[in-house]
Amino acid sequence: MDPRQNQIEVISEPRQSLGQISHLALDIGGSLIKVVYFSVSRDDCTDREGESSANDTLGVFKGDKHPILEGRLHFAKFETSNINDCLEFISSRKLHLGGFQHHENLAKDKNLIKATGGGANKFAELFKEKLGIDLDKEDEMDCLVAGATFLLKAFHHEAYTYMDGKKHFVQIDQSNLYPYLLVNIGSGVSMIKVDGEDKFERVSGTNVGGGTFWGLGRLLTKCKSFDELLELSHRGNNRVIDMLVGDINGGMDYSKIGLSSTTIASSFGKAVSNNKELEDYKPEDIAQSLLRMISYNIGQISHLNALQFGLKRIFFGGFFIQDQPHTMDTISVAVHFWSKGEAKAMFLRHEGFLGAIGAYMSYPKNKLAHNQSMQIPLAASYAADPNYNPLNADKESMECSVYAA
Ligand SMILES: Nc1ncnc2c1ncn2[C@@H]1O[C@H](COP(=O)(O)OP(=O)(O)OP(=O)(O)O)[C@@H](O)[C@H]1O
Ligand SMILES: CC(C)(CO)[C@@H](O)C(=O)NCCC(=O)O
Repeated sequence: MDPRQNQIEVISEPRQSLGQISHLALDIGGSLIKVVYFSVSRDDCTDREGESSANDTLGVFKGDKHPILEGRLHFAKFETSNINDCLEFISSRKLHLGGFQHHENLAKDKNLIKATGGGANKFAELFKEKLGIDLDKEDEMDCLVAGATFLLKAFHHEAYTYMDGKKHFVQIDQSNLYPYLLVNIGSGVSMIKVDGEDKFERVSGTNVGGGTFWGLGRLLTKCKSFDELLELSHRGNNRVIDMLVGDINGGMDYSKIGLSSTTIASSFGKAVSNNKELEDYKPEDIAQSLLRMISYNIGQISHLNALQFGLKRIFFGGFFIQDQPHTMDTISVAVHFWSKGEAKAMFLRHEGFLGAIGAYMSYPKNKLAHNQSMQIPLAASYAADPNYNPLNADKESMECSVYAA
């Protein structure tokens, strides 16, 4: 049997044969493991003899625009409960050779792989035992912020607003990026006020997050996978279960306090009033009510934090979002409604990979990738393909060039 058969989703099937792999980084969360690695398609350093040396990659190319390396950043994810699939994926592609070597002493070299998320502690022994690698743990909040900041700075089309079913990509002025609120919706939710590159504080969080949606949703609908639950929610009608303002108010708006008749007055509120049992409701209606309840709640708490700290921009990440129209719509409406249009909810194209990208960015400068002849100077800047069109592009991998800093 193909050991990768049960892999839930490899969203980084390379489009071309993999070149040298440099630097693998992991974010091992409560629900999902995120994997990021870079494959080189053109390595100019090695082509230009005499111009580079093993210890001096920075500043090799005099021109501002000449990339040192060209390749792709690849992204993949696995359910944490199926961690063996992830180990098999890494092993079969030899990705674990893309860390860096730490010379403790001559007899005992360590192959270190950058990793973040709670699982970097929990599964350290397993990675050592199965792949012979040591996880070099990076703080989760540091990585989330580093990943978000990198994406917002490196890509013109990373952040977008979502309103009336449409994405609108937002150009972020690099000199005006801070401050912002980063809301990462994973199993649980972290809210981080970011004031500068290394200046941030986790100001809040909530335990009602993506894990709550998936956990409650599974129990209430009996569905077998997260994607099935999402699919159900698309087909549902939350008004069957949610009590709307109009249900309470004889079909009318409550204009005096700014509530339209279609506003949800009480999530799941109808379920108490009409003598129905769980099985009398359609799973799709339950799924949609649940999704709206949790998304709205997170949007509202985010707004309150943004208000408290005077922040106008809120970036949402984490795999709960997963590009889902209802999720993004509900969060956007909540932020817009409660802030009276003052604050903006924005979403990130690589929403679930912030931590893994941050871990990737944390490799030390000028360390040789294991088994490789080239170096990636991680102080260097990464840039996207200039022809990159976010509406056509996929999220599985992205063209990436590395420039001298
Ligand atoms: N295939 C999937 N299986 C399980 N959950 C999924 C899946 N796809 C998306 N999700 C959603 O994404 C959430 C996990 O998101 P993410 O990977 O960002 O967090 P995490 O790192 O696992 O959590 P934490 O940071 O709290 O440890 C789940 O709780 C669920 O709502
Ligand atoms: C515990 C983490 C940070 C995951 O490591 C995340 O699941 C989270 O932010 N949970 C919310 C915890 C709280 O602040 O209530």
